[in-house]
Amino acid sequence: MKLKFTKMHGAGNDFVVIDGIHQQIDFTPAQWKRLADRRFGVGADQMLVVEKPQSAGVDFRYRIYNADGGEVEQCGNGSRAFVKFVTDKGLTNKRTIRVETMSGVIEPHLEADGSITVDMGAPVLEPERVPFDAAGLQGRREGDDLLWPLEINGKTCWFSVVSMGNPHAVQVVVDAHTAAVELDGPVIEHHPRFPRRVNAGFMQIVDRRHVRLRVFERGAGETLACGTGACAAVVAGIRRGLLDSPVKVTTRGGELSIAWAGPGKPVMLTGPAVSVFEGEIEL
Ligand SMILES: N[C@@H](CCC[C@H](N)C(=O)O)C(=O)O
Repeated sequence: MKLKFTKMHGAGNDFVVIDGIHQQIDFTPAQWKRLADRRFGVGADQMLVVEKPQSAGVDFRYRIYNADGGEVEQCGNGSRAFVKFVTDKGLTNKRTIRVETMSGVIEPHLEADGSITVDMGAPVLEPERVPFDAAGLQGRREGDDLLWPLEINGKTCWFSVVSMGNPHAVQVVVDAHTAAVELDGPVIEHHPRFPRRVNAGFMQIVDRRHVRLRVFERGAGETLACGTGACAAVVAGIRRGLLDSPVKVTTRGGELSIAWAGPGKPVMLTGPAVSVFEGEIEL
């Protein structure tokens, strides 16, 4: 079949965005993988599909597939691209949209300057719900957070574990530029303590309102930015007593702003969304 798509990005985290309301979308993991392939397909970190809502009180359903072909629960940068897509395509004229995802409803808002702020919901902090298997491990308290030691490539690294609907393991590093993201990222992603694998964040604290962040994403490798990764890192930094909300997050692809008022409160993610080109591909 011929598939129409829009290539988009949010701070360099790139997407193939698909209208699944007017096109029949039922691809195998191998087809998603091909679409994401930077040589044999369009190329993307994630594919995003816009669908009609399945429940009352929401405007759309939004499905997310990683470059490895697996469907996942949440994507922060993708939710901003989603809003730009449905607005540009005339699928809605609302400025605040309620969107159902695999892990619950999120509420993005289109700001007057074109940036988008997304209510990503409250972070999940209980290790077993991330999910993270802490059985038999001795955690170390820091502020309100409990850090967990894992052996990664022969060294002990201390992680905060946070779910933003999808799982994150965040560690503080001295310098994000020189952090061992390529070497340690895959080991953390596949660590047996994370039964659904994990997104691995490497956060450098610049000051109490500014961090540099690199994320080795589950199912996609290192991306230029990760929205849920930024939310998880800032939540971890605030809980550890290292950061104050709101926090500027500098990624390799651009800047995001994250605000969080504390446990039980939603994390607010603000950043850009850009359309790059439109196309059609035979799948
Ligand atoms: N790039 C995303 C996260 C996409 C999903 C992630 N790789 C996972 O598997 O959970 C973001 O901006 O949040």
